[in-house]
Amino acid sequence: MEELKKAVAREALSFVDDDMVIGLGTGSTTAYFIKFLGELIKEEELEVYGIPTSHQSRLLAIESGVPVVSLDEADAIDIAVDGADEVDPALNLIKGRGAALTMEKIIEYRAGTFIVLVDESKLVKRLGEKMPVPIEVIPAAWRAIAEELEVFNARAELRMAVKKDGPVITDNGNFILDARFERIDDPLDMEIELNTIPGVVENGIFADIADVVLVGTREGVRKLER
Ligand SMILES: O=C(CO)[C@H](O)[C@H](O)COP(=O)(O)O
Repeated sequence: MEELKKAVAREALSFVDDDMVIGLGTGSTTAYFIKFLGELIKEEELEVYGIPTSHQSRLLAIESGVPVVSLDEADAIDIAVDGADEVDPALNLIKGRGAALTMEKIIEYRAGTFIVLVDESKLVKRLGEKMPVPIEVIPAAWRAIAEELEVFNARAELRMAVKKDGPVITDNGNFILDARFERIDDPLDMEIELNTIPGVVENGIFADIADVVLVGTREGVRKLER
């Protein structure tokens, strides 16, 4: 599995050019990309800047020698590279296992080209087949939102921390609800609907924004394009 992650991360380097601003996603697959990007910048003396989507990617970028800028310092984002938890045949995604979905969506939505790195176990026929949809919520509203999600035939659980007592707190200071839907027929419609609930900051359905998906398989890297 680690080899498949490394293979897609290496392949993503082919999208990198000098003078680019690159959105840096979050998670274990993107972590390889950030490390490899640092090596490429050094080897080829590139003038490339990364815009991190989380504390994780910011710390890793600094450690790997990728200069970082914040979103409000950049005029444009050329490409963004990130992992995903599920990818459907239309290249709609579920993201947010790492709880960084809000900054990921803000940055990836604005990128000229959004490149997604997954292994083949993440490909599904329908979103929600294996993974819940993470929803970032204002802490005071978590229970009201969890109850409201029943209208959408979803059962939501407050995500609990592992190395801390109590709930996961996102980089933005919010809670995460993991919502299991009976069925998601129209990802774009569901993405928009969920964001109309007061107290929802952002949800982990990324419909219609991935341009390229690099899929790691035992036979090599497959490239899917929208
Ligand atoms: O959305 C994410 C973080 O919020 C990750 O990109 C997603 O969970 C995939 O992570 P990994 O590459 O570790 O499987």
